[in-house]
Amino acid sequence: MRGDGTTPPQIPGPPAEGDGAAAVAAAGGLHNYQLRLHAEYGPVVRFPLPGADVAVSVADPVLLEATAKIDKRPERLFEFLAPLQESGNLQTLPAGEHGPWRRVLLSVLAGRPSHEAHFARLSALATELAGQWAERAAQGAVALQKDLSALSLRMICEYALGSGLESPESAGRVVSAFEEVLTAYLTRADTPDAERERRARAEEALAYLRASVDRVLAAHRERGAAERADRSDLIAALAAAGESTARIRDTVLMTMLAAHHTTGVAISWTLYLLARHPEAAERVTGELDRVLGDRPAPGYGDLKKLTYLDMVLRETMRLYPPGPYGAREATEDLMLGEYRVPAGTTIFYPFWAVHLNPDHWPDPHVFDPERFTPEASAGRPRLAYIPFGLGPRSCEGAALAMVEAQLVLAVLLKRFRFELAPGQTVTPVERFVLWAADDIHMNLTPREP
Ligand code: HEM
Repeated sequence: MRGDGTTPPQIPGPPAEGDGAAAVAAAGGLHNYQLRLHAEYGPVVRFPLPGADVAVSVADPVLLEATAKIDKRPERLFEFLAPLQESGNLQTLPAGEHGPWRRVLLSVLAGRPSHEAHFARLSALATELAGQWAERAAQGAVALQKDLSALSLRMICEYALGSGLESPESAGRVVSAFEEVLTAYLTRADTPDAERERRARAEEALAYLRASVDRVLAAHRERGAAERADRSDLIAALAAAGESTARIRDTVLMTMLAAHHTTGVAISWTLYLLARHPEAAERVTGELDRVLGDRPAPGYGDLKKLTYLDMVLRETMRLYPPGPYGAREATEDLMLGEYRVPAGTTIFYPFWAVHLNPDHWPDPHVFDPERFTPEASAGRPRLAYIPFGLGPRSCEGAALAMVEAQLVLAVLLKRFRFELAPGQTVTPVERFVLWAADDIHMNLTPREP
């Protein structure tokens, strides 16, 4: 009941038909479905979400504030990740366990000293890819998502396991084992025999990954307390905080999973939008030439001077958020404007639809990096732009992702001019992250002799 004695109105939404999968498919995917629902029913919509019975979607950044402290994700929606973890599903850990774990991750992943400590190695990896592309460019187009996701995986592997791996070859083996695990866990084989083989391969690769983390951890323990306190080292920080060996193994795997396709597609979509907006591309390269001069790669301190590149990256993640959705479970009754949402309700976060809300983003489908000048940003509600989610379950890797993406973009755009290979159709699809269905193929020409 409201204070004035009237009952809060029912949250509007479509009639429930089945588990909602057919309606999503008919709309051409969850994002289109969300856009349609919010256009028809307003900023708060009740709808049948496959895997969650009924969920409430919130596309208004001011109303989202009422949910921003929730520290719980709905278990059913994330249980597909459980088989990858030994110490409990990290995506749905109870708040009391999640809080201390998050603080350790942030102390390493969000810390400037840690970014600086790893920067030279990350830069070397980006430069290595640029070198490979320079050799390959003459033979035809390069596939951005494939190569940039692989680069992001190498980078996070370096960050999480880094100096602990004996050799670059073992880093390569960790990367390929991880890819094996992912392919095997997130796809299904056609026949029972192929399915058994797929499972066996996945388990072998997973065992190899876990053993690699164990080796790195054992080496840390041998080296003693001084190094264990190193604030730039994820495994050392987790061990120093008293996390169990199984939890450390799970964290490394989960970090690799959360970090690589997301960062890879963020960079790919940015290059795609720049290829479609040559005037913005020219402004970026002008800025790079001014800040870097003849140097092929930025130093860590240069990144904050690349302000236009930063605006372009942010605008890209508004139009193509790599992680387009999130979810929470209400832990107590809450009010979303005039609607009452009971405890236990699944709250769906349509990050992508929030980024296209015309009340806060005029001409929302137009690419315009100027939206991210300090003046333009100042007038906008805090949660109008949420590519890394919100609240106590938001992305712990956000700061690192920005550093990696800016670094890679700077190295590639300083070196090459990018042109979309003719004859392709670039179609966004929601598959765990926001992909281009058939990758994005680009012809490269060197900018400098
Ligand atoms: C452009 C790149 C990235 C994007 C767009 C992105 C986006 C996201 C989003 C939307 C979430 C869910 C947030 C929520 O539910 O509110 C998330 C979670 C997470 N991300 Fe990222 N991410 C990126 C890169 C990274 C990197 C580089 C790392 C690690 C080094 C990382 C680690 C994580 C972790 C551990 C979580 C789970 C958070 C939790 O449950 O506490 N992400 N990310």
